[in-house]
Amino acid sequence: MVVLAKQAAAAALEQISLVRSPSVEDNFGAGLPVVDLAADGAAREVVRACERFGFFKVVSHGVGEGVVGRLEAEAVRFFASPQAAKDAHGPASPFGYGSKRIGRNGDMGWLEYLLLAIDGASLSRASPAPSPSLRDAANEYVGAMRRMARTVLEMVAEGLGVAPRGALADMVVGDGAASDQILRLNHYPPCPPLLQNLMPNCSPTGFGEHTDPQLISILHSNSTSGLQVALHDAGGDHQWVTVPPDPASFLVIVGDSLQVMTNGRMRSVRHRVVANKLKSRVSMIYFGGPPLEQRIAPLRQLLVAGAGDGEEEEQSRYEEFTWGEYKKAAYLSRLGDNRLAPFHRQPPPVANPLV
Ligand SMILES: C=C1C[C@]23C[C@@]1(O)CC[C@H]2[C@@]12CC[C@H](O)[C@@](C)(C(=O)O1)[C@H]2[C@@H]3C(=O)O
Ligand SMILES: O=C(O)CCC(=O)C(=O)O
Ligand SMILES: [Fe+2]
Repeated sequence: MVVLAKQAAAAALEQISLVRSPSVEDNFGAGLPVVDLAADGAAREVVRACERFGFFKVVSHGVGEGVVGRLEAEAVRFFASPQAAKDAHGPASPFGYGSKRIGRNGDMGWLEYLLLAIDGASLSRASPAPSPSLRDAANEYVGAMRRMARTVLEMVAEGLGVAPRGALADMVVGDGAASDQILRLNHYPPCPPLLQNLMPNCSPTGFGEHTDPQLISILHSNSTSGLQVALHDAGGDHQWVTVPPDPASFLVIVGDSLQVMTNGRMRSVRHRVVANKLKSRVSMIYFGGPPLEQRIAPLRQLLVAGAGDGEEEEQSRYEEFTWGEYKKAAYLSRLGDNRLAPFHRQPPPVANPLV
């Protein structure tokens, strides 16, 4: 048993890159940005949170427990099935079942996952679900995520004073929009204590630090902690802060494309997952991207609004590109790369001030 554990630890050490424990790591406590989607003034709060933090927790979201519970149970059942059965749905390229390997450029994590493409309002035939029951649960869940994505993106437009209200939402969940949506189911097994004993001050990387390339991501997790976000202080230094898990809520994360479309007002937040010592973490993430031919550039009304009386309109901080071009570049990059850097025209302002 001990020998097996040692072998497992050695094998894992070989494969998993390490994240150093941050010098200061704290919980948000009361400072976590939370938006009650049903409250008056929610649009203003959404914009505030996206500008200050690049993410927020959503409560009063209207998604039934059953919708979440059914997909989570299917995910747990799939990840608990024999390795050969899971491997039959892999390797992820990029869709399908993947284990430890993230993307195709050498990134590794302490996780297994199922990446499923979405076509319109349901899973795409291009990435078949492992079972009809998982497919049905995923389709129901995708419907709920699309409704939430619409609500949030409409609030972003409203809160920024952009018309029409659906300017951003229609790119991702518009009727007939050939948008680029993904559903990701992640399973982070507990990180064996032996492994952690061997590496004081280190914790295995569940999912390495990165920003999400799309407009928004909507994340749900079970009650196992692990997600951390990078918050910056005025000097530009960052601190990793743990986001307490809450299975009754969702987290909305600003992606690179929304950062560009708001000309840097909203910031895609860097985040990562540290594997838990004792418990499995299961997360389900909906990624809302636009059609491949969508031009990713600041919304015109924001540039005009950014100019003072008699001044020229605000300049875009980014070179122009389409989502298809960005996505192609993203898939050639390493997970932790700053994928927007090659498109910057001038340095962005400091983001994500500490709470
Ligand atoms: C290393 C990579 C994995 C990723 C594609 C990439 O080359 C860089 C971006 C990664 C990411 C992060 C957010 C999502 O989890 C994801 C599906 C995406 O769209 O971009 C992953 C990609 C992936 O796992 O294939
Ligand atoms: O599993 C999580 O909690 C986050 C995963 C993530 O950031 C991603 O899949 O892009
Ligand atoms: Fe992410």
